[in-house]
Amino acid sequence: MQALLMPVITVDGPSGSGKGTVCRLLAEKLGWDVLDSGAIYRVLSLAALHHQIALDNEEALVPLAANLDVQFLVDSQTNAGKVILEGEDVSTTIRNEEVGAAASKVAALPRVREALLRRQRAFRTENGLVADGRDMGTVVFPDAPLKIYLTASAEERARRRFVELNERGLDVTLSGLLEDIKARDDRDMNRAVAPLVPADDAIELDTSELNAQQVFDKVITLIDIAISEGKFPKRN
Ligand SMILES: Nc1ncnc2c1ncn2[C@@H]1O[C@H](COP(=O)(O)OP(=O)(O)O)[C@@H](O)[C@H]1O
Ligand SMILES: Nc1ccn([C@H]2C[C@H](O)[C@@H](COP(=O)(O)OP(=O)(O)O)O2)c(=O)n1
Repeated sequence: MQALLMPVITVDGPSGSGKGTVCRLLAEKLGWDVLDSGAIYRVLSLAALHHQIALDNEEALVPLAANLDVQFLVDSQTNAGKVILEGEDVSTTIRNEEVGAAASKVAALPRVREALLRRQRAFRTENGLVADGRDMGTVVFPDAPLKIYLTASAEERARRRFVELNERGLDVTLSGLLEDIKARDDRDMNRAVAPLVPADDAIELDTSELNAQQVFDKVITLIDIAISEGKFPKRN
């Protein structure tokens, strides 16, 4: 019954597979909330940097994670998401590739993940939730009635990041980004706790040859199938 009251769609996958994009589009279409779990790990790694805590110092990172002073706001005029760490707007900074790499390091520590679990689960309300991450379907919301696992070739994912970061005026190279992506895949997929793997009941979608709209359309079809199977309340 709980799943019907508070439906969750989980979207997991590696960096650049298009999770954030499809989650935003879905949340907009369904009027649901979004959990960007990667942003929490990104913010934690930034807080570690600010407090001069090493990224492998689990002892010091656990209380930092448990007490993380972060707010996820939505600008009522532009509808854009805003991330505030200890009073400072870090929305842009957390999207840098170095912060992504640092996030992947703190995310490998089991007790840090444990300390962030409750915070992530609290995003689930009667409003409905689209949850974006690496372990949304396997660990955080194992009872979600619909689980999507997005993939794309490392080359395509690096190309997407290259376009994105170039547009932001950042000085990056395609080969450097490909290396970063492969290192991050390796760390995220091979860690001991909550590694990046599809949940047994996840539906895998290779987005290499699809644009964002096509990915969105495919997921909407999956939602409609789930609705027809009685896993979700009817959408408007
Ligand atoms: N299907 C797609 N085809 C091409 N580019 C995409 C697609 N989905 C997302 N993008 C773009 O690729 C980049 C990475 O997408 P994003 O949604 O941030 O991925 P993730 O959250 O999985 O890291 C963004 O610049 C986004 O606009
Ligand atoms: N649920 C999650 C989300 C992110 N992480 C870690 C692993 C990822 O490399 C980093 C950054 O995640 P994020 O989703 O923001 O990264 P991408 O946008 O996919 O590049 O955080 C995680 O371990 N578990």
